[in-house]
Amino acid sequence: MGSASEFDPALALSHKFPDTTYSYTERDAALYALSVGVCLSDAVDADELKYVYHENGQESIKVLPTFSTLLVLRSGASGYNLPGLKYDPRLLLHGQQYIELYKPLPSSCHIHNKVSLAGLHDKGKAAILEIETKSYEKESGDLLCMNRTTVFLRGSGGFSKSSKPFSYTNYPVNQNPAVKIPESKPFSVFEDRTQPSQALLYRLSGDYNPLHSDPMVAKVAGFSRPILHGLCTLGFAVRAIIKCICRGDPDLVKSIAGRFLLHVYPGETLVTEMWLEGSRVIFRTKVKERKRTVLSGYVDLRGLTSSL
Ligand SMILES: CCCCCCCCCCCCC/C=C/C(=O)SCCNC(=O)CCNC(=O)[C@H](O)C(C)(C)COP(=O)(O)OP(=O)(O)OC[C@H]1O[C@@H](n2cnc3c(N)ncnc32)[C@H](O)[C@@H]1OP(=O)(O)O
Repeated sequence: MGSASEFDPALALSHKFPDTTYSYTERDAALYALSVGVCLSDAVDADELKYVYHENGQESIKVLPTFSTLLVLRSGASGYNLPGLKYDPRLLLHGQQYIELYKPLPSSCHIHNKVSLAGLHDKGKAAILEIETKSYEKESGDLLCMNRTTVFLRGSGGFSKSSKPFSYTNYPVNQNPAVKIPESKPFSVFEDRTQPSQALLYRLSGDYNPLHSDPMVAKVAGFSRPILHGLCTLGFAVRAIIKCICRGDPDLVKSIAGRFLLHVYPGETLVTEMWLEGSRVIFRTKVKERKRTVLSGYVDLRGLTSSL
């Protein structure tokens, strides 16, 4: 477990991350789509078949905006061993995800990633680390998307050298995924039952953390059984928003912010409530069986017409 003597924030902040690469094909995009519930309850769903099949002779499949979260996975190879930060990887939880999308994701692509440390905070009982990845299409050099991944390192706080807790951020406060949920009735509500094997399917997209598959690892981390990847829950929630508010058009999604509030067990039912505030959709996802909120955040949309 991390302790004050094992944390050197100055060393961590001065670290230069190496660039990384990632390549994917249509098969990867389709597998991902299935793993976040596409066509789960209706194999010919008119809004969703396009993510897994060349419907009506379409040239390529459409790619869900949350697929962008996979592009950063290779960044972890060096990120998990950041100089100046020693922590117990078994206690790591995904805390938040912030995504900006600049272009629709192609159905296959070679990616070049630029990685940096965007935040580091001492929360006493935990350390919070924010890794930013900008993903460029190799061929054109175009910036496709930016992901900011927040990891919550339980048991690794208390490293501040002064009485004021250490806190460093290099991005605007308005990109914080923590949101206030309106008290009014939601504009739309969507329910999806995850499969007991959901995490086993999702991990095939590249996040092989045993917390999501190994009962012993899950117990050490404090859970009765393996839990669902936070990004899988986020994928379900954003899919619900695309279905209910974007009329099935994934290209309307401009940015996504989510805070993981509680773990989800595969097999549980996710109920996503949505509120429209201008071009922003505020959302909250609850687990129906336990009546607990597990995720909240917002999705900013481009070109939303007023006829909703
Ligand atoms: C070292 C290098 C790493 C690099 C990694 C880069 C590569 C990218 C790979 C990333 C993949 C990570 C692996 C994936 C793992 C998972 O998917 S885990 C499953 C999904 N996540 C969860 O299930 C977590 C659910 N959330 C919780 O269980 C809890 O919210 C919590 C995170 C344990 C925190 O709860 P609690 O301890 O009760 O916190 P509080 O007392 O309420 O708050 C303390 C302060 O922390 C702030 N905070 C709270 N929650 C979060 C959060 N989710 N994200 C960020 N910050 C959070 C909170 O605001 C408090 O701060 P102050 O207000 O300043 O006091």
